[in-house]
Parts: sequence; structure tokens; C-alpha cells
Amino acid sequence: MTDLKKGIQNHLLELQLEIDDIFAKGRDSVVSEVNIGQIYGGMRGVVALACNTSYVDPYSGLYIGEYTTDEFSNKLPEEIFFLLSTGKFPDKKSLLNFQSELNQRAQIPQYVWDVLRSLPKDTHPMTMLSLGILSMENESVFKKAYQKGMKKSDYWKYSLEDSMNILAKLPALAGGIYRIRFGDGHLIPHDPSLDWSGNLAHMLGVNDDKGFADLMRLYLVLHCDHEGGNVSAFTSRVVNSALSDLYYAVSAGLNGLAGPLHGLANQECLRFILEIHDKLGADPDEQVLRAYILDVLNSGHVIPGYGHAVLRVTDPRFTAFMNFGETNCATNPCFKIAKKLFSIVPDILMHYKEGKVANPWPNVDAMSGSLLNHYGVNEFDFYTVLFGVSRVMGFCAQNILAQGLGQPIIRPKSVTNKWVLERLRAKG
Ligand SMILES: CC(=O)SCCNC(=O)CCNC(=O)[C@H](O)C(C)(C)COP(=O)(O)OP(=O)(O)OC[C@H]1O[C@@H](n2cnc3c(N)ncnc32)[C@H](O)[C@@H]1OP(=O)(O)O
Ligand SMILES: O=C([O-])CC(=O)C(=O)O
Repeated sequence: MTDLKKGIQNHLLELQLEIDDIFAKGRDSVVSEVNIGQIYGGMRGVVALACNTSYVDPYSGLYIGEYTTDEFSNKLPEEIFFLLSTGKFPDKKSLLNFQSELNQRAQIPQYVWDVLRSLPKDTHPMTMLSLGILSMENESVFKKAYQKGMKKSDYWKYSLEDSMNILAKLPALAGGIYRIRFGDGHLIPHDPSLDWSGNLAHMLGVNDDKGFADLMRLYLVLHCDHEGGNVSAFTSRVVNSALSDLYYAVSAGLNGLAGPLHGLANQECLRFILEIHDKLGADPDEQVLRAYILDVLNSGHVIPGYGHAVLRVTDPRFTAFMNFGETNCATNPCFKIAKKLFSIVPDILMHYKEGKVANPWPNVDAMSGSLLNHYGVNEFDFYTVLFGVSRVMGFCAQNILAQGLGQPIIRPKSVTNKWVLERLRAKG
């Protein structure tokens, strides 16, 4: 058994003991109530899920295990996957074993490239990523074992196998999508001497700069997970809870990530910054920029990269990217505009329409695109693919742990307006 598998097994035992304790102390205790506004309001604030990979505190941001974003942001993505799924960082030997496992599974079947090359040239890269993973569904070891009648207690082991196979292929898949969609279609081979994010930087083939490889590492770490209720992770978990295998569940999660209110906001942010650059110049006057932002708001659009369903402060992932930018990209015009927006937008959103925006502060997407732009990845349609490569770690870890804990199919109850009106009438 690999160290990762052992680590997950131990973590599952610890988590199960905690759950037994929780149930013994108060299985029927009420921790959250649902009002009618929440039923119609995207269930915002309703505590309805348990997820032990990560936690988002509204005021201090993302934690993985007990580690704050600042504390884990200097790690390798492989270490982060270990942490998400075992609750601990790997030691050196476990990390090397895990990296070697990934290397051995990195080869992408030829039919995936055939599928991707057959698509219309202007297909969105997120469609290609989702489809690329879905096209490999027939490789699922979970599905094959399920058909042979595997025990419920073994589900997570086969989902781990599927996860490893998917994760291992992501750098090559993302690199290939970039080169088919935006380049001459020539693919750069996987290099087993490089780590996971190093291979991603290498196979994109845009930049040999060490700073770019450092950015890819940071990018893959910061986007990895954001607890269980965000659109993409929740979608992936719901799909997997029906025992659809991880190829289906990962592809489904990525489809949710592809929306502009979620992961696609990172491409929208750079589009927004480039529009400002074109219309107002590289160093726009503060008052002119304010007026521009108010125009955008008054025309009914959101300011991409600002606001969050859970966070109520500047996202620490934004801060980590900004710090990286200060050191590596300080002269980049997009970075400068992104910084200027940070000094102006929160104040505008805070006062906009009597404070209807719950969180005026920037999220992770407000800064990442400017850094990619600095290193020459200018095709912003591609940005969410990089987000997706990272977020698949969270999907996989969440689903493995949920299956290991024997969690059931997810199926909340919906009601009609009539039902709600009758309830209100009955209450008087
Ligand atoms: C990786 C991620 O997914 S991070 C989020 C990425 N998405 C973005 O950056 C897009 C811009 N932001 C938004 O659209 C929102 O802030 C979301 C989707 C992130 C959160 O949505 P909610 O939890 O519903 O936010 P909130 O409670 O503040 O919404 C209240 C109102 O403020 C508006 N609002 C929220 N953020 C913004 C914003 N950045 N610009 C303009 N208006 C906003 C909402 O559209 C909503 O208006 P409505 O009542 O007319 O529908
Ligand atoms: O948590 C959310 O709703 C959005 C998300 O996934 C993130 O910020 O990374």
C-alpha cells in the first residue's frame, strides 16, 4: 500500500472516530436553521454539509487542516493533495513516492487528443478540459470494480486510483489544450525529471523563465480547494454521491467552475483590466477610473474578482498573488491596473446601493490573470483551465473522504411556492 493510501486510511479512522463522538454527543442538535429567504437565495449561510479537506473562515480565509493560506502557500501542489486527503503533509519519502506514481500515470491515451482535435477551433478551453476528462471515463477502475460487486468499504480505494490517474494526466492535458487551441498543435512531451507544476509550466511551452514555473506552483497551490459548498466542489460531490465515478464527477465539477460567477471570473478579470487599459490608458486617473467602475455597475454588470459568498475580507489568496506580483511583475501594466482597482473598487462596492454587496473585497481571481499576462499567457480564455487543474485536487480529495466515510447520496428536499405559502398561512 502506498504512503498516500495508508495516510488516507488513518485519516478516515480519525475522522470516523470524531463523527462517532459528534453523533454520541448530539446527533439531533440543531446547528443551522433555514429561512424562506435562504430557500430562494442560493442557500447562502445554511450549514448543511460536512467537508474535512478544507475550511473557509469569513475573516481569515482558507484553511487546509490547521494551516492558514500563508502557512501552506510555499508548498508543492503534491504536498497539498496529501494534506487535503490525509490531513498531514507528506515526509520526503512519501512525497517522492507520490511524485513517482504520478509520473508513471502521466501518459494520455491517443483517443483523447483525437477527440480534442476534432472540436471546432473556437471551442472554449474549459469545454476541452471537461470533455478530455470525460472522454477517459471508460478507464475508470471504480466503475469496473463496482460492476464486479466491490464492497462499499472499498469504494474510496478505487476512487483514489481514479484520482491518481486523473491528476497525473492533468498537466499534459492542460498543456495539450493550450497548444491545440492557441498554438500550432504540436505537443510537448511530459518530462519525468520535473514535478507536477514544473511539468505544467514545461508542457505549456510559453516561457522558460523560473518565475513562470514558480507562478505555476503557486497557482496550483492557491486554487486547490475551498471547502465543500462552492459550486464546483459541491457539484462534483453530488454527482459522485450517486456513485458516478470520478471521471464523471470531475468533469461535472469543472462545468460548474466554467461559470463567470465562479472560476471563469479569472478570465473576466483580465478582460476587464485590458478594457480599462485600452479605454483609459496604462495609468488611469483615479476619478476617471471611479466613474468607469460606476458605469459598469449601473449598466447591471458585476465587477469581476470582487465579492464572495463566504469571505468578508480581502482573500488571503489574492494577497499571496499580490505579494508574488510585487516581487516578480511590479512593472507589468496589467498588474499596476489590478493594484489600482484594489485601491478603488472596495470603497465603491461598500457604498453601492446601500451596501447590498455583502463583501466588497477582492477574491483570488482579481489578481491571478495579471501575473499570467506578465509571463506571456495572454489567451485569457485559458485561465480557468489552470484553475481547474488545481481544483481537481479538491474534488478528488473531497470525494475520496466522503466515500471512505460511507456518506450517502445527496438529495435535499425542494418545495413549491404553494407549499411555502401554505406553511406561512398555517403559522398565521
Ligand atoms: C473562485 C471564485 O468563485 S471567487 C468568486 C468569483 N466571482 C466573481 O468575482 C464575480 C463577481 N462577484 C459576484 O458576482 C458575487 O460577489 C459572488 C457570485 C462571488 C457572490 O455572490 P453572493 O454571495 O450572492 O454575493 P452578495 O450577497 O454580495 O450579492 C448581493 C448583491 O450584490 C451584488 N454583487 C456581489 N458582488 C458584486 C460585484 N463584484 N460587483 C457588482 N455587484 C456585486 C450581487 O450581484 C447581488 O446583487 P442582486 O441583489 O442585484 O442580485
Ligand atoms: O468558495 C466559493 O464560493 C468560491 C470558490 O470556490 C473560491 O473562492 O475558490
